[in-house]
Amino acid sequence: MFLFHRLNPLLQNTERGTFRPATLTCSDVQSVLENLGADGSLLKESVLIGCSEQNQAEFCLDVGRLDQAAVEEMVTGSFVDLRKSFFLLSGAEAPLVAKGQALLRWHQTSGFSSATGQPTRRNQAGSQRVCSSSGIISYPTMCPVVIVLVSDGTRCVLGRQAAFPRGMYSALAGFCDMGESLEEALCREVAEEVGLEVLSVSYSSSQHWPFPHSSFMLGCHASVSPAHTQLIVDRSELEDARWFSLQEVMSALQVKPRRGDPPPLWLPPKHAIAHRLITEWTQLMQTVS
Ligand SMILES: NC(=O)C1=CN([C@@H]2O[C@H](COP(=O)(O)OP(=O)(O)OC[C@H]3O[C@@H](n4cnc5c(N)ncnc54)[C@H](O)[C@@H]3O)[C@@H](O)[C@H]2O)C=CC1
Ligand SMILES: [Mg+2]
Repeated sequence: MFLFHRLNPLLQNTERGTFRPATLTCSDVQSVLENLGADGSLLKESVLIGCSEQNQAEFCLDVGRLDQAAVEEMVTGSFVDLRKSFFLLSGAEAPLVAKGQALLRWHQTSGFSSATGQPTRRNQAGSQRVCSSSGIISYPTMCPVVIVLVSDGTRCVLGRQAAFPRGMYSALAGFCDMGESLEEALCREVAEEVGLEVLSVSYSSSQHWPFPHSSFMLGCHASVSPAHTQLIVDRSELEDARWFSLQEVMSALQVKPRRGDPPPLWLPPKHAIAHRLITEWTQLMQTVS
């Protein structure tokens, strides 16, 4: 079972100095609850998130009602902000932690039906909620977001929002509006955010992303004409956007996150689809050069 405290996952140090999410057995969690004088029924709030390769059911539980420091001491770990966790987790568990947090958040904010205003009840697995008066079933939702790496054939566009960690740039992204196709949303976002006209689009891959409230990220590559590359950056959305050369991007991919002064350019963590798009682009550029 993965534990969260107010939606922050519990991480533990490994012997190799890396981090992994703490995975506790059901009886481990039960003894934490007993030791802290908590009601054992809290366990019923756990949500099914998957099945391990050893065919073990995997759950997550938010223990936000317990004292954070007391739980951390008992299980020898720390509850870490999810964005920060993504820079610390190296293993394959990051998507599972993201899924767990997204489902827990959904339950925490879906206690009442938006149609009737009446309380909702969850099913046993935690995959849906039912309105107590109308019987209407609601399911967790994701917002479609297009994310795109724009290239002019030799360089790519990366942008940064003011809220990003210092020095970090990423691919352009934006929410799909109601009624839009993926391609329409992509062309609109690129035009709005950096003033470029997209000539062609190719789909790469997708991922669930827990921010800001569960996005379904649709990752694409796009090309623009090398004759029309002037950027007009929408400063209300982006603090900065620039063209970067293959060499600059390749060097940034080698940068390891560390404390102290950030390097001039660093990129989203490996688990982020932006990282995948950027890596794919460097591979493509190396094969054509
Ligand atoms: N996994 C990854 O590699 C990356 C993921 N992202 C995610 O993509 C998301 C979208 O990118 P942005 O540039 O912020 O989008 P954006 O360019 O559409 O701008 C955000 C604004 O769109 C509006 N908006 C429209 N529909 C919305 C909705 N359903 N939910 C929230 N706001 C909505 C709000 O006014 C919001 O301030 C981000 O929240 C971020 O978490 C962004 C970059 C990399
Ligand atoms: Mg955007």
